[in-house]
Amino acid sequence: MFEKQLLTLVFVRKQAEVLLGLKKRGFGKGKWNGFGGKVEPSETIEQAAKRYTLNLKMKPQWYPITSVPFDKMWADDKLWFPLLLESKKFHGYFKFQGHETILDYQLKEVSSLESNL
Ligand SMILES: COc1nc(N)nc2c1ncn2[C@H]1C[C@H](O)[C@@H](COP(=O)(O)OP(=O)(O)OP(=O)(O)O)O1
Repeated sequence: MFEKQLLTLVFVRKQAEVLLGLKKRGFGKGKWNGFGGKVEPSETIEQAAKRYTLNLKMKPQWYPITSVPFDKMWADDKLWFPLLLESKKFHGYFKFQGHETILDYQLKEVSSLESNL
């Protein structure tokens, strides 16, 4: 029913600020997010992450980490963002109804990104 996709999502942090981008098209249009997108078959995850982050197609803006606009971001972000800010590794599963409502989720801090949720 659903096809798995490999996507990147990069958050650039400068001391107490984080750089977000306003998605102007496609999936998540109108939401603030990190920078990323689909990993092409010909590239590594790192290459895709750099490509999207350096390209800045999205409108970029720095936000203080104490004023991240969660009400204008994906609903899952506020759940895992604190872990990200603490440089923790985590696995997450979020089941959405439409683009705004989380029906079910699992979020687990892990010691290695190789382990399973
Ligand atoms: C639903 O949960 C999500 N939360 C957050 N914060 N970010 C998400 C979520 N689901 C997907 N994303 C991210 C992952 C990617 O960075 C983008 C989606 O990228 P997209 O599918 O638009 O990739 P592109 O290659 O840019 O696609 P097109 O070129 O075809 O527009 O969202």
